[in-house]
Amino acid sequence: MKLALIGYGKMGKEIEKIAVSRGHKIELIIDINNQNDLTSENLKKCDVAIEFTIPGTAVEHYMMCFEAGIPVVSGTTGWLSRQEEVHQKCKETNGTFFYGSNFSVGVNLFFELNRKLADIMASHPEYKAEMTEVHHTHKLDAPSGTAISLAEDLIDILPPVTGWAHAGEATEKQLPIKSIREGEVPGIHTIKYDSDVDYIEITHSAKSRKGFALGAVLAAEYSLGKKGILTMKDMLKI
Ligand SMILES: NC(=O)C1=CN([C@@H]2O[C@H](COP(=O)(O)OP(=O)(O)OC[C@H]3O[C@@H](n4cnc5c(N)ncnc54)[C@H](OP(=O)(O)O)[C@@H]3O)[C@@H](O)[C@H]2O)C=CC1
Ligand SMILES: O=C(O)C1=N[C@H](C(=O)O)C[C@H](O)C1
Repeated sequence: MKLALIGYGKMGKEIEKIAVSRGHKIELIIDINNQNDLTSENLKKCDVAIEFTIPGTAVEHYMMCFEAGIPVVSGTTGWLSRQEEVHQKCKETNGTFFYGSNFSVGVNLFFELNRKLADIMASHPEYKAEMTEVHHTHKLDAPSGTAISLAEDLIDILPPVTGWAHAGEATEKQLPIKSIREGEVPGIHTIKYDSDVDYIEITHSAKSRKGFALGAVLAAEYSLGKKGILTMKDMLKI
């Protein structure tokens, strides 16, 4: 498969290694220094685009891929306020859009575990839920995209929780999310249920970016020949 890599930072470089090891060709690499090469003509030479850039620029890249008629797989976080617009454009252009707040298989199993534990805790309101996410100091967005995905499931399942907020700003009904930025941490997410007498917590810790990168390449392989909005849940059949 011929891939376009839009964004050639920490993730773009990790994805390149995995994609090449799986027999794919990197046809186009776009970074901040050669943005003028991101044209419909160049995108049309590729089978799928993988986009890992920054929140402020990701949506523009999705739109270009839809116009060029190639599937786009994106892991960029922090752009979800424009989700409706992106889905609408994908529909209008009969495009293919695969977004994952976290492409690691382990985190997607953890999403399942989070839902299952929440199902149990829903009938025990004496346990109050809270979340902590820890990432490297270069991260631009907080809370992380993964934390928001975990929080959305808790809001759906836990009766007393109606929304989320940054820790310290949360009301009684909001899930507090604490974001810690330190060193080069690839990503740690913890959900804790605290009561007066004890607590229960679950944690996912990424050891490196390899799991995210492999998931993104698997998502690109899955997207080829498909149309519409695709998710990790569809791909992993969980
Ligand atoms: N879904 C998932 O599984 C994962 C998601 N992420 C998310 O992916 C995104 C990228 O992460 P990461 O690779 O670590 O970040 P990096 O900062 O290492 O990489 C981002 C790259 O995008 C480049 N860039 C910025 N603006 C543009 C533009 N307009 N056109 C092309 N390239 C541009 C940057 O260039 P320059 O540095 O020169 O400015 C940089 O090389 C983040 O939103 C992060 O949260 C990260 C890991 C896993
Ligand atoms: O910026 C990162 O590094 C990561 N971002 C994603 C997120 O915001 O959840 C996924 C992963 O945690 C690493």
